[in-house]
Amino acid sequence: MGTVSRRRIAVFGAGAWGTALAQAFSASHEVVLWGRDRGQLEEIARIHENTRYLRGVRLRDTLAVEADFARAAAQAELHLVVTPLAGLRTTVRELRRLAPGRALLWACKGFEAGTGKLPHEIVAEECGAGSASGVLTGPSFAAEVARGLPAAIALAAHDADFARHWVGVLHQPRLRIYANTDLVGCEVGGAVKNVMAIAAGVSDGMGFGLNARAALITRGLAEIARLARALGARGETLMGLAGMGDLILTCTGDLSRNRRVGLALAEGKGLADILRQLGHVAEGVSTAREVVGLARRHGVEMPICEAIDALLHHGLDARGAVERLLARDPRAE
Ligand SMILES: NC(=O)C1=CN([C@@H]2O[C@H](COP(=O)(O)OP(=O)(O)OC[C@H]3O[C@@H](n4cnc5c(N)ncnc54)[C@H](O)[C@@H]3O)[C@@H](O)[C@H]2O)C=CC1
Ligand SMILES: O=C(CO)COP(=O)(O)O
Repeated sequence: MGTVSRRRIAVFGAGAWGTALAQAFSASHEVVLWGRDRGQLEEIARIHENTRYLRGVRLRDTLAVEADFARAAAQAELHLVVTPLAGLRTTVRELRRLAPGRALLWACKGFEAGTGKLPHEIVAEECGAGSASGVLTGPSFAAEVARGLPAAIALAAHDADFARHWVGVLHQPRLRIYANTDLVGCEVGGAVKNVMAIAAGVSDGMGFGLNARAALITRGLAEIARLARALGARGETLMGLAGMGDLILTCTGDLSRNRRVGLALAEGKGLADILRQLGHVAEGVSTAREVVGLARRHGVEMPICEAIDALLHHGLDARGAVERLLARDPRAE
């Protein structure tokens, strides 16, 4: 791949992942980071660190911050939305109103609370079905990417030319980006692995051991693939970065916030306290509810997600959730 010209990129959302991606892309592009907390942006400009969401990472001097949303939007040819999923709809709506016609990527993972919609469906509703847009997703802990450790992720878009073009612009040796056209598969993989990571945290927290965790990951992948196929995904996508890759990372890595939610649930802590102490979004918590609803509507069996939804939202305790899974009848693999 030859040298690419510097592009103007605006990143919306200054949490852990938005800050990490802004840091990574500012190595070769002009990046401006917008966040809703003006004080936090001032701190980044002053000491080049996001102490609230990405403590200990020295950010590049050339990484600019902008508190004015409209100005950040107007300056850039690529908009990259990295708010929690709950902020995606209003953010892209405002982007389209203030600075239409720019390329759009998002990195949020999950199903919209209340509607069960995937991110690309939200974007299609707000920006039109044929908009120049796609998702960045895959196994990538913010703390590692921000430090320049190697990672590989997918950029998926319906339009193969769009995906190839932005892969060419954004790919770098330490953040390898693979083009994909299966938006549904990539987004379902990224969403449901967060629920599985909560399950893995519960299993590990209860001391069930490595065999149990391997079983959970494997059967979890089968669940994810079933739902993804029912929603129109290609099966092989779930064997790639956005499926198996992200599932393994989040179920086994203690940097995962979703996994940490599971570990704390296994200790008997209450969900509200866990989320308060976490201080970051754990998308699996709201995703679990939406996955269960979608699975029922599409007639897909998802026992692990059902058990985690019951644990998170319907008063079942961790032991009860595990017993429910272990008591299932035998079946063919
Ligand atoms: N942290 C990670 O390693 C990765 C996170 N992601 C995904 O990226 C998304 C964002 O995650 P993080 O940055 O880690 O979350 P975070 O909890 O670290 O930060 C969230 C940020 O978004 C802001 N925010 C919340 N609601 C907002 C809204 N409506 N509009 C604008 N800003 C809003 C918060 O003030 C905060 O700055 C999530 O969907 C997550 O699943 C994806 C890959 C890796
Ligand atoms: O999506 C992630 C890594 O790919 C981050 O996972 P958590 O949100 O569980 O920390």
